[in-house]
Amino acid sequence: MAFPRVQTSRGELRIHESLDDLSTDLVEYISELSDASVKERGVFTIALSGGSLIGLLGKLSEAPYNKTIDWVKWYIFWTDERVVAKSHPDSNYKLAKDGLLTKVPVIPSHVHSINDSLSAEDAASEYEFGIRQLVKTRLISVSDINDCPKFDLILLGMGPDGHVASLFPDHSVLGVKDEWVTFITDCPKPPPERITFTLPVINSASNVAVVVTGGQKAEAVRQAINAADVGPNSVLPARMVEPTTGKLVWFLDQQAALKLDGVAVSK
Ligand SMILES: O=C(O)[C@H](O)[C@@H](O)[C@H](O)[C@H](O)COP(=O)(O)O
Repeated sequence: MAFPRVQTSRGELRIHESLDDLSTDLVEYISELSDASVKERGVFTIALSGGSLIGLLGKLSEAPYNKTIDWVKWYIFWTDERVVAKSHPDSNYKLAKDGLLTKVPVIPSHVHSINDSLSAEDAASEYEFGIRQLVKTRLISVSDINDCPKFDLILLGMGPDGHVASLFPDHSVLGVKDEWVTFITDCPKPPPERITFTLPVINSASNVAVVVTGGQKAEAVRQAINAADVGPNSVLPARMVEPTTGKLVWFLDQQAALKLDGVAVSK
């Protein structure tokens, strides 16, 4: 089934009538990127986020994808992680493990989660060090215009305040340019301690998909996507997601898209 796509200056919009349609389109998109990347580079490097996104990936563990995706070529990372034990209900790793990773034949050593025995600061620097080793061997590609890793796909959710990963509005973390992975200890959304990819890493990816559902996020979606009345100095984190050479796609449901100007919501 082909779903409608709208090209805008802020990337491609895919607006869906139901969560089921959104999830069907999202997993097909991921499967196509995985195929293309495995064909071109022999691997697929994907960074996950937490939140409702993971539930929308559930169809990846069902037919046909459980059998058609080349799971052993997947290398899995997190755009952000809560600094809690991996068995803690707040852990983004646990969420993905329970919701997807234990249901598909990924190779455990390809799953790059944080070291949960460290402080936020040390976990961030160790996570960055691990990524640097994989960039050195080119398992993770490198950006053509800076030294940043170029993940094949970064998946982001967005909060009603416009945060993505653990990049929150008005937080100094938005200005971090010289690190790939950084940490915060005062996250406005609990738990307070997080590690997160920085904006330069997100914006160096080959593909970035932002998945947003629900009417309580409609205003942030409007500010993140509609240019006219927001202005260039907006610091809404989701608006700062602007892949330099990569492709940006927004997966929205109708409620989240409700305040977008000039975009017909397909019925
Ligand atoms: O660790 C986190 O808190 C998440 O990575 C976060 O960035 C999430 O993606 C958004 O808060 C959206 O979450 P929902 O989709 O559940 O609203």
